[in-house]
Amino acid sequence: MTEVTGTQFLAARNGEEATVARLMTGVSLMALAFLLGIGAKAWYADHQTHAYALWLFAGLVSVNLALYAWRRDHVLQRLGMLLVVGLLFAYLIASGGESNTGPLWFYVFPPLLFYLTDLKTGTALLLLCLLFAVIVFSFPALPFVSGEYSGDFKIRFFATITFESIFCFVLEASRLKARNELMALAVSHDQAARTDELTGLSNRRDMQQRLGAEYSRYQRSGHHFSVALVDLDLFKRINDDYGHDAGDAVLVQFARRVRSLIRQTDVAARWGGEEFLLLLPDTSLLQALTLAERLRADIEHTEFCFDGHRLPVTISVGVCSVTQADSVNQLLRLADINLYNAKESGRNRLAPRVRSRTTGGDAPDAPGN
Ligand SMILES: Nc1nc2c(ncn2[C@@H]2O[C@H](COP(=O)(O)OP(=O)(O)OP(=O)(O)O)[C@@H](O)[C@H]2O)c(=O)[nH]1
Repeated sequence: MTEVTGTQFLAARNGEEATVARLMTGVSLMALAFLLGIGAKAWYADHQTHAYALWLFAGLVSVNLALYAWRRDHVLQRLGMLLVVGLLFAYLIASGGESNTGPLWFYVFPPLLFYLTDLKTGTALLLLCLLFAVIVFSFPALPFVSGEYSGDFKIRFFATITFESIFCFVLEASRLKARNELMALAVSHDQAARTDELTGLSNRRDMQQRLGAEYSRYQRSGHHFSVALVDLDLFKRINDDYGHDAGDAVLVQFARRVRSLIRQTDVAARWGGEEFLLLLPDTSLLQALTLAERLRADIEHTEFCFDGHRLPVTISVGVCSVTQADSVNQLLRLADINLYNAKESGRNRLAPRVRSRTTGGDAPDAPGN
């Protein structure tokens, strides 16, 4: 289940990355249009240097767009965007842009910054940019500073940008919190839909999906697998003699024993009432029979108690390897036939019985057969 959860988180993350990448492409195209347009306006207004600077930034945005189209690297795209936008705003604040209105574009920065980075990095970068603005405003004589701002403008600029930054921070923090809660909820819902409530094992639906996936893997790469269909013997009697709660307790304890005996790559599912299905990847028929025998013997010797009563619990198992079947359905049908045979020959045993090459006898099988 942990594996499933991890995969789901990864899928959701990838989906989110793709959305951000699409948005970034849109924003870049818009920025490109603005830079080219405002650059042209500056050119006609006889601000050639400013026009060249804006077209240079338009060039950088285009390079970033082209790089993303070529490499499809989300991280590189974000870094490129942040670098270009950061430099552009630094230029606009230092030069004042046209008529000293350059710093007004800075209001675009906080939401973009928080959206593209995490809260900590966003705050750090924002503070760095504000520090740059403080330096520009405080030392207008510096060689790279040509913007001229009044005292009133500086105070209002800092007051409004501080308010905007705080709002952006709070909004982004709550967006992230809501998004994480939603993701956790979606994962837990999905997990619940794949889990048997009583035993905590996979349910039939989940097992069917896993069987399909394992069968495709077998067809693709020849990795064989086996299944073991396990049925608790005379379970009705336990319910009738000790009550339904006792039956439930047996199912829960049985599931715990199964979990402790199988490999981590194996999957155990509650297939129906008192029937369980084990999916055993990379396991031959003989290996599956060995595991089934270990489980059978373990259950026979485990004390199942309820309300002070010792409950008689044994299992019968039908085993089948994928190499014997042409489809998942046939595999399950054969396992079911084997389970039926195990029941018919007296319960508390496995089927099929296989001949041991060394002894010439049947192995593995239940004792006393
Ligand atoms: N307590 C409990 N009983 C269940 C649950 N699901 C199915 N059962 C019971 O399991 C019993 C299965 O009985 P049968 O199908 O007759 O099989 P059996 O008594 O195990 O006999 P064999 O399979 O032939 O060994 C029925 O009485 C069901 O009511 C469950 O979730 N909890």
